[in-house]
Amino acid sequence: MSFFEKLEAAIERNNSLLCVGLDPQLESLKGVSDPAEIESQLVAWGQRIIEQTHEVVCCYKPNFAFYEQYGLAGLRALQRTVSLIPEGIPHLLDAKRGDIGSTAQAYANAAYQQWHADAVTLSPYLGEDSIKPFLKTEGKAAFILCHTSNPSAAQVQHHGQPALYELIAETSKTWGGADQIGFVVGATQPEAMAAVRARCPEHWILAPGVGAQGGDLEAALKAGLRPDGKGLILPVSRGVIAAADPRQAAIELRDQINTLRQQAATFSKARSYKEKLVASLFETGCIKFGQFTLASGKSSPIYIDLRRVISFPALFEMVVNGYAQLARTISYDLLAGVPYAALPATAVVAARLQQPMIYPRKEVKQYGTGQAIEGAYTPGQTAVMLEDVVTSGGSIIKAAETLQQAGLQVRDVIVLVDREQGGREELHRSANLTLHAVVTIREILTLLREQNLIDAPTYQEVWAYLEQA
Ligand SMILES: O=P(O)(O)OC[C@H]1O[C@H](OP(=O)(O)OP(=O)(O)O)[C@H](O)[C@@H]1O
Ligand SMILES: O=C(O)c1cc(=O)[nH]c(=O)[nH]1
Repeated sequence: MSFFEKLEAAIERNNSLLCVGLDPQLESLKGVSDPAEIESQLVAWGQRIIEQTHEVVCCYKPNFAFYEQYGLAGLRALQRTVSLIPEGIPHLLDAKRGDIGSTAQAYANAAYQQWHADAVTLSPYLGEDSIKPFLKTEGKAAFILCHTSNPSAAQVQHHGQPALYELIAETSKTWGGADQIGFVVGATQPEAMAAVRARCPEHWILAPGVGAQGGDLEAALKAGLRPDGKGLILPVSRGVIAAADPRQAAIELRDQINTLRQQAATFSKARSYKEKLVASLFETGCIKFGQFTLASGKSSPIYIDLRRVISFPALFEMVVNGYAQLARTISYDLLAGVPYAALPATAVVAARLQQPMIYPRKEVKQYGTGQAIEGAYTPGQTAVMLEDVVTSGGSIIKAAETLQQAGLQVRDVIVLVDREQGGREELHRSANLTLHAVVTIREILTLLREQNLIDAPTYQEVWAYLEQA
């Protein structure tokens, strides 16, 4: 069984993303020099932790240094301890190795043949050839240090543009499949976690830093969990091994993780939808950067042109789904599209939800029926408006007036993009309308940046414009 197969099976069996770090630092060994005594105490310690927690964890992560510090006795104890890990639980050796090819091969031999690891943590500093030897053995996995949880991590890992840790994620994911490569991203850095997750939606992330290092578990889960509720391994060492009752401590941590996991998976599903939506809007030219004049007369360095969406069926489908999902949360009699940009999507949403549609015209024709509103309706009915973008809110307010003059009630508006430039407040203030947005402009900017689709100066320029607009 490969590392990831074992891991998935253990996650299912024990309903747990908790990984216990085996980091022995034994008070009782202070001043002890007899190797036999050291070895026997270390093994007894590991055995106790494993016996107490093996039904609660998805993985064990012995840290090589904590055993190595006890010399040969420590290394013998490590070998005996890992043999006590039950067959169905993977063993991820935290060794943070990294060296030139032939030496890396020797390290890989040690990790797999001496320490019987299923996976190992590695430093990417020496590049691909320092990692490859660890991937040659079938079923083994390498966790690449990407953004670590220590206080000085940013000194090096935030260097450059994109930041070094982003470059590492982007580059090292090409060194093997998602069934071979994972990443180490500290739970203390939710922004870095989100950036790595955006670049590597499938990969497993080992997220140290929960517990003694003060990582925010909820933020880490929200940023790093995949929509399927997996994709994160949460190693905790001191929080379990230093507890008076390690089993109880592990159960409490596992349950705490699982409570937050449910919410985080829902959040992650929404984020993954937004990531795909935003990437597709950008790639199809529906999000543009430059100098634009808006309907309100304002100028803007960003323009969302949703009139193009109809030419890209997969994107059109995503847009329709976004509107439909919000429409399902509102009660109404009619869907009213605001002309013109929102009309095609409104028509498809209406057909999808099997709801009647109308639309107020921008200008009344001097021929034909001369209607201000097209479609069938009865005064007194409630219409929910669908619009593409809101900036000042002027277009929506005008359309709402036309509907209201015909005796319709309007309380809610759904937009694909809220540009967060006062429209929401204006709609509420002057027309008592509640705005529901599929995505906001700041979310768009953040997701574009996280996915490396725009550079930092563009992101900063547009963000600054929004702050003063
Ligand atoms: O909140 P506001 O400040 O009113 O700005 C947003 C409106 O501006 C655009 O409409 P535009 O007048 O370009 O019309 P179109 O949909 O007919 O293309 C956009 O489609 C919104 O309707
Ligand atoms: O305010 C506008 O006119 C406007 C902004 C935007 O981003 N996209 C659009 O179609 N209109």
